[in-house]
Amino acid sequence: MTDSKAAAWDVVAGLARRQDAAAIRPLLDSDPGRAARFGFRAAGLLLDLSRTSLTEPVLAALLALAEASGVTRFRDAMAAGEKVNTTEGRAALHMALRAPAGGFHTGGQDASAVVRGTLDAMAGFVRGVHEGSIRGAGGDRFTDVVNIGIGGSDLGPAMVTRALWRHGMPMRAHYLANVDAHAWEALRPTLDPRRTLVLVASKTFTTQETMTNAHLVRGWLVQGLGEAAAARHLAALSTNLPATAAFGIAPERVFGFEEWVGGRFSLWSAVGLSIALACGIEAFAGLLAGARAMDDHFLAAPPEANLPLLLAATEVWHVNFLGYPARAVLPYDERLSRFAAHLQQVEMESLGKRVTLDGQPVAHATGPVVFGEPGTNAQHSFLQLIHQGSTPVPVDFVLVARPDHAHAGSHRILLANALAQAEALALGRTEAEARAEMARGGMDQAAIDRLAPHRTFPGNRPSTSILLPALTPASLGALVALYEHKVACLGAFWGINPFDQWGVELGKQLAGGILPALAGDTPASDAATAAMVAEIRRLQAG
Ligand SMILES: O=P(O)(O)OC[C@H]1O[C@](O)(CO)[C@@H](O)[C@@H]1O
Repeated sequence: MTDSKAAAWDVVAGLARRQDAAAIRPLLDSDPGRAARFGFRAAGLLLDLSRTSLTEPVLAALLALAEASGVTRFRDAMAAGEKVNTTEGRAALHMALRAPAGGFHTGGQDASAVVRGTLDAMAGFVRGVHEGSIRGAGGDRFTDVVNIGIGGSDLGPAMVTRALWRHGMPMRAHYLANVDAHAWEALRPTLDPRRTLVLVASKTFTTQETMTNAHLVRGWLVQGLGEAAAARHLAALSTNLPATAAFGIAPERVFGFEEWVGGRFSLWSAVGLSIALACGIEAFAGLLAGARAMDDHFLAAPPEANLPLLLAATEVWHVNFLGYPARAVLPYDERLSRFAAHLQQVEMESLGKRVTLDGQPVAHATGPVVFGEPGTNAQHSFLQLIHQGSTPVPVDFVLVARPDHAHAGSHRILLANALAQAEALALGRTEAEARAEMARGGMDQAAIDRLAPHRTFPGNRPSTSILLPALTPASLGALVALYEHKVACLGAFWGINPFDQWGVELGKQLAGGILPALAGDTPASDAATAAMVAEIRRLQAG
């Protein structure tokens, strides 16, 4: 840590040591203007930080820490196409995927021009499929698209399609990720090979799960339609052109992207083809436009009004200075039911790091555990712990003002619950309030004494709320880009590389060695693994 960063860190730490550092209720009780001052807007989104313990001095100290950590410098280096992913020697130019022509350059290449070429090819393909000039081998129109991919080649597109698809849209999309063939066996009977288009989505085109599923599904196409016909039902989304050719996918059916697109940031690239096929190319364009609006804001807004930076600063406050090791993401919108799953990869694969850019152990906590479910379902599962558990878990609420249905009463209940949860977390219920309520209900004193501790809510549990006017391609694009940029800011705050993912490698390598052991060809090298392999083989034999 540089001296200036250490000094800025100490200032925040000093504020965090104050006895009331984590208090939220007194801030809300004493300051009616707080919501207005801690509400920030960009790209049509409202970010409400008022239900945190941030105060103006704390926020100022966090922004000074951001400055000392080089957050905006890192942002600008990323936008300039510098190789900010230092361990892989790559740029991180996902912003180029949604940029206007000429917007981004890297290594002497006009990145946005490359992107435009792919987008045009995708649009032509999508139009052909929707209009029927591109059909199955037997002349049938395609009604279903299966995206075979995992991680970033699955989670982003699956989340977006789930959010934006409505009945009457051009195609049904299905996502096959898990190498567990139960997933394929559950999907297979719902599909007719004559009308099914299969996308193999893999940046590397070597991922074991994806390639295993791709061969399974290709076999199904061949069985149903014949060897020659299968190619008419296949397309690839990948950077690895030799491998897609070896798999038998014609070059005009390969939609590429560049190595500077990280897997978890790739839904805006050719990896988003299933979104465009299912929801329409206009929806995909709207998604990109929304993300671009957030990019423009991120690149231009001053730190004190910069939503991604403010969200990152809030996380630093919670993780590093108040010691909260997890965060829950609760979209109060069923259509966003895969949003937390997507964020888990975007955030935890990016920020789950224990060494700094120069390989030194970090001296503080980094990425928190991220988990979530849509509300109100979450209220009936894990929110108990968030209200009364021993450690506060900050919550991100995502609210949508206008639904796409006509059931105004249901939507009011949904929003009332979201707002109530945020209020309950922040304000809690004191023991005196709990006692008074029980007394009003006619409970006897002994019961009140016994139950009072259980019915007390500590409050002062932080949450942020993000309000979308409606769930549209543009608002969703802006929302996802907000979190992507938050992650980049946190990488800089913590001095770690948010764009690599070496932690996933070891397990992959070991699985390669265990495969022959499971087949009985070689012994497993680890004793615990060997014992489990022996037991599995005994059960399989019996
Ligand atoms: O698109 P690919 O190359 O198949 O990779 C899939 C996923 O695997 C990972 O490399 C991690 O295992 C992710 O980062 C990536 O999104």
